[in-house]
Amino acid sequence: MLALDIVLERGARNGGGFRRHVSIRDDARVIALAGRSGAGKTSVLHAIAGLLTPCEGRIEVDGRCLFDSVAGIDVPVHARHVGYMFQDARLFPHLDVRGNLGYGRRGQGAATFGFDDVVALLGIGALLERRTTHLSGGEAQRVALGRALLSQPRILLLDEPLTNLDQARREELIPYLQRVRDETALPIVYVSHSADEVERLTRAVHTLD
Ligand SMILES: Nc1ncnc2c1ncn2[C@@H]1O[C@H](COP(=O)(O)OP(=O)(O)OP(=O)(O)O)[C@@H](O)[C@H]1O
Repeated sequence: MLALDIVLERGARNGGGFRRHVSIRDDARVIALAGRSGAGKTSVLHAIAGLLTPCEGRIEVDGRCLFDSVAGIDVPVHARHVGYMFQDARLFPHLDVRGNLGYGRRGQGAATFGFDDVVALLGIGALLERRTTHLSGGEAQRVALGRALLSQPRILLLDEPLTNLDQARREELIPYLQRVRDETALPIVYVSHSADEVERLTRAVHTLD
């Protein structure tokens, strides 16, 4: 599903900046990236999303080339159709849950992910009229995941979505992540520090050092 061979650079090189060669080739539909803090996990997600341009290399998702420095390919962010979920839900506080979900909606025609299906999948029907400030951390993350799905992504990038939750909220959210894994055909790249968390979602784990 993911074939990536890139050189990433952040910060000034002569100022001791970050430079790393990352190579991952895996046919699994759900791939986890593990590794110590600062290893470059988020940078890899940013490169897939088009938010960080590699110095050189190639990125292919599901047979679709997103970046190739030799061929001069650099698909713009909006055309990559990436659904991104962060550590914090980053919901809009001035909108209720329905408004936040609506914000992610894309396209008028036949959508892969319909509003009612996504609401049912994530169990957020009872929350639709709630203000986002009145949600628990786990509920907010489910809404954020719903918003990402309603943007009709072709890949989901999940950057430590459980990190800011306490253990009970993590246990609540994991089954929903498993449902998204099992009930959508989406490729998923999942970043996490926690081996236990990762094992519950995939066996395809790549550790960046
Ligand atoms: N905007 C930036 N400018 C300069 N350097 C950066 C920037 N963002 C990240 N870095 C550096 O790039 C390196 C990789 O960071 P990255 O966030 O990808 O690591 P990570 O493995 O995701 O870390 P964590 O687990 O702590 O989130 C780090 O050394 C970091 O300090």
